[in-house]
Amino acid sequence: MKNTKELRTWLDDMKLDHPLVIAGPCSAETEEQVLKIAHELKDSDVNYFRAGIWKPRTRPGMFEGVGELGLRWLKKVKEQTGMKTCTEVANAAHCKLAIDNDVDLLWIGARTAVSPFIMQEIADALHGTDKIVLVKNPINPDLALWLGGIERLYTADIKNLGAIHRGFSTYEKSKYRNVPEWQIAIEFQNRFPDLPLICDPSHITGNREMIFDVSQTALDLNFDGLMIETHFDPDNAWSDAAQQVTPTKLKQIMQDLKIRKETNTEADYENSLNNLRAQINVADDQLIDLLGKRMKVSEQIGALKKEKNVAVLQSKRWNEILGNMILEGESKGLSEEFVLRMFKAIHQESINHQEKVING
Ligand SMILES: O=C(O)C(=O)C[C@]1(C(=O)O)C=C[C@@H](O)C=C1
Repeated sequence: MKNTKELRTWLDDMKLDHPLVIAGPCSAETEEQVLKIAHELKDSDVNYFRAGIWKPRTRPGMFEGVGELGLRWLKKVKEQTGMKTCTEVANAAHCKLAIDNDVDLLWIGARTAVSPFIMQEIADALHGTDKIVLVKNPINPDLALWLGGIERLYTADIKNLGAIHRGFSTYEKSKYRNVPEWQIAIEFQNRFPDLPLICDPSHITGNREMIFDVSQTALDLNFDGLMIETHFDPDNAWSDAAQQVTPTKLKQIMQDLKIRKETNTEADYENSLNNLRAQINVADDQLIDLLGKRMKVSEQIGALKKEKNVAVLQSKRWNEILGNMILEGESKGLSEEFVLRMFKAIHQESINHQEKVING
């Protein structure tokens, strides 16, 4: 699969003057709940009404969705509000039912996107469809697997495609439910700049208080749209209560978000930008030069250690460096998270250089 301008035709054809918005409850619970939320979202920026009807849950015994019945409720949403509808599909049977019931957009969830067999089953079931199909990132940060899933659909002659970034699972605790790893989204856009990319801040944050900030970051990174879970009574939702917002809140978020242009061709802007980028280039060259010098010193330490038969890893010294650098970084406005990541990478590279010296 290659990047082509045609990949964004379905989105361009919508001629939106704002990012694509997909909103609605995490789960369809009752007909009344679905219709009430849909009516509250009707006169807003929402383009697609979402509701999960088959819910992949971590453990058995939890609410796993209302199933096929919910498709009738989505039909009513379309009849009564004119909004297009979408839901998650996770196997061939779901795909058939969703298509038969005229759901407009289907998405494939993170737990499904990890399995090439299921992705292929879905691609075969949807072969040639003109429905829009969006693929969430697999739960593990594996860009090739994510793109591979999309490619299976593309190869099955499904051309209205897109991706949803919903963050990645980690074992370590973090302020996010699923860590965004924005670098992967940036790499995604480098590889497929024209494949529409939507952000799902609800699953990234797991917490409605952080949804605005993550949405703004996504728009600052050129995402094409947002999928935000919305419920009139979020606290009493049957699934993912903490991450849903009310329709009123969603409208406020959409109003407050700053929608930035991809670029600006005014001479003033271009001059200032070129000047600042020249400064960045100088700083980047210095960084690389210094890192190269640091590794040369590290190699000398490696040679010393080889002579005296001393281990490469020196945890006490390393922890001292980390502690000092976090403090130094703080005084320069650098976050602890960034300093830690950067120095862990430097340490690993330094160890690799010493390993070569010692075992070479
Ligand atoms: O201080 C040392 O012993 C080193 O080998 C240097 C260095 C570093 O790169 O700063 C590398 C490996 C050790 O674990 C600790 C520190």
